[in-house]
Amino acid sequence: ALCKLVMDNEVDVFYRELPKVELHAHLNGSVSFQTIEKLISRKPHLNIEHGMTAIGKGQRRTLDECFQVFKVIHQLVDTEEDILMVATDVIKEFAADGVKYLELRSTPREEKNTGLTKKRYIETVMKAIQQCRKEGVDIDVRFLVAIDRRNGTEVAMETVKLAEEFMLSSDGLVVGLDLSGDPTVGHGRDLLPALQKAKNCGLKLSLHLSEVPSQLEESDLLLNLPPDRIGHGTFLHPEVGGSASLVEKVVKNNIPLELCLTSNIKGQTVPCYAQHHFKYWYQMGHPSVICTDDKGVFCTDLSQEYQVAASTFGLSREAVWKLSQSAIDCIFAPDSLKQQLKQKWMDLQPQVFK
Ligand SMILES: CNc1ncnc2c1ncn2[C@@H]1O[C@H](COP(=O)(O)O)[C@@H](O)[C@H]1O
Ligand SMILES: [Zn+2]
Repeated sequence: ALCKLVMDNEVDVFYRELPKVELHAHLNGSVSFQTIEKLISRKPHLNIEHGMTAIGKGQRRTLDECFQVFKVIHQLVDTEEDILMVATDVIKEFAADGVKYLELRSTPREEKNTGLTKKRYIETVMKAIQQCRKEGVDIDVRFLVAIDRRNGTEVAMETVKLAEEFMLSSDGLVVGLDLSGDPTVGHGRDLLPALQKAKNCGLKLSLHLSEVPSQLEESDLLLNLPPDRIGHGTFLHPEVGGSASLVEKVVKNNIPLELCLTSNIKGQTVPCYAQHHFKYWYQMGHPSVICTDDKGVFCTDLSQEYQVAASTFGLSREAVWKLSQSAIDCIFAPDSLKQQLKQKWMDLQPQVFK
């Protein structure tokens, strides 16, 4: 019981009704079972089964195996129609889970076979966001263009240019840049010029940092930018092989952490919920935001992640409320939207605590 790997599926209505902010969600990792079924029926010749696209209850994989899963999903999502459907479904699912503000991130892909270009990729996600808005789906969505570190310096620079173009033309929908991909591939040093350029042109930066051990040098370099938010940061603190100076940089610059509990358990970078680094940062009073990472692949949702954090670390409902409310301060959208969201939280409070 002290070292839980599996959490109850039953999510209390309090966590469902709790208004939430999701800041760390990879589009293709967030595709639900239902949407995967639709994709599989569109492409039966690929012979993909659902077991290949998700990591079920109680299952764990190496991080490397997780990245194989993304390759399978990418095969299923390779046309504009697929992206439109996937993005629309994912946005509506987050809304149905009580997420009021969502920052989606995705790596623009070019697919020679279907004629998909990186530009059309992003345009299609924008279209999904606009369509959901038109339909009155109760959620504000913004987008981060992702760099897959695997692809190196040149692609990173191209991606920044693309992100900048969209930041200027997307009516505020593209707000930033994400650095993700297999953390064991490539080195952050080669991506610094691209990231610096992104920062200079006003894109907000969310970087996957110290997701695996022994990346002190890379984390130190990237923290000097500094980024606007950190994804995971699992191995930053000294107790797990990080260092006091890394922690100091994070604290000094007040850089919020995006923490994804189930993702880290299922990807085996954290041994069990009770040992998740949420505890370290939350106890310190450092801005810590609960996120899902890949709700489809890891078979979770944001309500479940809040409940897991609360039950593991003994958080009261008031503390959980404060946790979701504090996430508003960490969003990349402008202050005017922050104020609107804070108002929304106040309006919803009596209903959630009824
Ligand atoms: C589990 N921890 C993780 N660590 C690092 N990068 C991850 C990730 N989970 C997902 N991604 C990144 O997101 C891509 C899939 O979504 P998109 O095709 O971009 O929408 C993956 O290929 C990887 O680059
Ligand atoms: Zn991630």
